[in-house]
Amino acid sequence: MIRRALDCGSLRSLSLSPVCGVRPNLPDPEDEKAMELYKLYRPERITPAKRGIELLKSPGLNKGMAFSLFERQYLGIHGLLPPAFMTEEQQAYRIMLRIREAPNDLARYGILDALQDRNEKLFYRVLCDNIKELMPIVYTPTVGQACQQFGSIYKNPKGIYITINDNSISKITQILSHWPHQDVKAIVVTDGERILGLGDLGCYGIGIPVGKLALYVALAGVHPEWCLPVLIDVGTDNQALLNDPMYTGLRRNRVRGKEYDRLIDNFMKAVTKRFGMDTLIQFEDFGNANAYRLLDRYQQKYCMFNDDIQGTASVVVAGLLASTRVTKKKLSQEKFVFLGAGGAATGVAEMCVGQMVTEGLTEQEACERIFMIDIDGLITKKRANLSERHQKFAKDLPDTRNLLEVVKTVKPGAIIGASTVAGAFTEEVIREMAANNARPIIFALSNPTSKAECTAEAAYKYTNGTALFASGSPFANVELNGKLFKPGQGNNAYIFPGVALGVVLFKIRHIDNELFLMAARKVAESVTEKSMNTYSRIYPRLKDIRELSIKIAVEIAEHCYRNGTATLYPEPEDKEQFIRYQVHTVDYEELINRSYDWPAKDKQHGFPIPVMKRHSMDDE
Ligand SMILES: NC(=O)c1ccc[n+]([C@@H]2O[C@H](COP(=O)([O-])OP(=O)(O)OC[C@H]3O[C@@H](n4cnc5c(N)ncnc54)[C@H](O)[C@@H]3O)[C@@H](O)[C@H]2O)c1
Ligand SMILES: O=C(O)C[C@H](O)C(=O)O
Ligand SMILES: [Mg+2]
Repeated sequence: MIRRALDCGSLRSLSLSPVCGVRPNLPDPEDEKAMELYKLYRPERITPAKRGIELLKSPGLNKGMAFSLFERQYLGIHGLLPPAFMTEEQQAYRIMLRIREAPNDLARYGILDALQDRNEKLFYRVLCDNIKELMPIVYTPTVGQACQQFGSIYKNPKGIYITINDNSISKITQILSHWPHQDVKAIVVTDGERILGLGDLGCYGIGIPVGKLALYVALAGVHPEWCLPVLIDVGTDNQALLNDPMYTGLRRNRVRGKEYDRLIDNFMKAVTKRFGMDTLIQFEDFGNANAYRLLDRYQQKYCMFNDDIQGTASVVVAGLLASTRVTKKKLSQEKFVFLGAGGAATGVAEMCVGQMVTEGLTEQEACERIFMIDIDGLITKKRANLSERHQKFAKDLPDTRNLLEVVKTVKPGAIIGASTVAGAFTEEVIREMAANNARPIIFALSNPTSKAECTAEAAYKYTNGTALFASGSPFANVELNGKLFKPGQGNNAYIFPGVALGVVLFKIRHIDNELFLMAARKVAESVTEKSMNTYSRIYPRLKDIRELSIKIAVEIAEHCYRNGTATLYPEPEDKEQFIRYQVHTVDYEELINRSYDWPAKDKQHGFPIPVMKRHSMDDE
């Protein structure tokens, strides 16, 4: 079977998607200026200190059967691998066969997880070349299922665990120093309290930072060794997990209050102490009580952002801005009803206000256009104990918990769900939206798929194909009355990789909200007319995110050099070229720095000098 698979004929017949991962962006050797830049910017190749079996067990270096004869002999692994040679393409093909033959998505997650542990380049090669097919496996929605079942599928550690028992700067610094890579530039951290819409998964939440960082690499070319996933374990209030014999975390209820705050404070300090002031810290899937609070506390002091608030705001505003090209109405001319008023919805609402203000409304006029419903119903002026953030959206309307009633009263142009309530956008609600709007905007953002406020099919069907629909989790294409709809994925994955790329490469010290509005505009302008007019899709294709990330990074870098928060000097003149020379590539690299090691080492060790030949199956 495998032999057949490796045959070029069947390679074609399996119709693997065309390679979309990044290839090394080599300059024209004739172009002296470009070559000079390339040499300056491209990280130096250093022959690894590891040899022998240790090398094969290092996922960042291992190439498996793609090691050439020369490398096998030189690096002490000759004979430790089967004698045949494979190209990276052949290895990728073999993995894709296994993935496609696997019984379900969780099994596919397991195959990719094991590959990442074994051979990082190949993992990213496979992921980048098949991003539409595999992003739903390493990321939302399958990552949610993987987190829920983490106790039984756990194999190898990925990332760092810091618990409430490690609550001092020196203990946390010590733990961080156990991480094998010195040059960490970006951390994604969660305390596991609100994993997607699945609630408190405690220590099982580690899958989320791991998945987000896989997208840093696959969708923006951030180097894997710069990335560190962190799980902060303060216990869990999920009784099922506390009773689960396979639970991998602290078996206690969540610590809250001062002790919790002290732990997060110590963590922030220890990170900057260990890895430097400009280490990017992305907060992810914190519970409602902490998400905004911690953002407010740290935004001005550290290089950090909250993805669920700011990344989500950015991607949703991007979708809304793209929609204006179809509806021919500015944001400031629409009314919006949000179902859910947590971190995600409030972040989006605040950024919508920002955009409407740039379009000429006052802040108050903008807030009047936004209606928010949470678990206790419509946020009205009668509500006691409203937070300052919600106060400005409170309305002088009768209290109600009924979304349909609100939609009938307000007649919004858009309904945006971030409530975790599956099916909350009922047939009646969607039909009402269609009755009031030529092109109703319907965003079902809750993740994973099982929590979406409606399906793509429901949105198109009950609006007779007029909906401008997006969802947090991917939905398959829908065919309705002979027309094909390709629903876009309104997921912060369009934003955080590009923002992170810009921040780490240009050493941006401070991440303000403006960067997210800029990213939103970049995403919106990248949606093609064909995408909108033919398929009603208001987001770019997933395989375009990698290029989009570069555009976002350039845009925010220009801005941050202007306001003095970008600290990489000398400032690269051509920022795009600088990025392209710096990013991680999915091609195996030559591991031996021949200019230094060869032939001097060879003479010293007396290795035979093998004749280098092209890898091919002829080597068998
Ligand atoms: N698509 C994306 O990129 C994206 C980004 C962030 C969050 N999300 C998803 O959005 C959801 C919410 O995330 P969050 O960070 O805002 O969580 P959160 O816990 O901060 O907020 C949840 C909100 O939903 C409200 N809610 C709960 N039950 C409700 C009900 N029956 N009726 C009305 N409102 C109800 C709560 O009162 C709260 O305001 C999650 O499913 C998350 O996965 C998606
Ligand atoms: O993780 C995602 O898919 C998006 C978002 O960050 C979420 O929490 O749902
Ligand atoms: Mg999240």
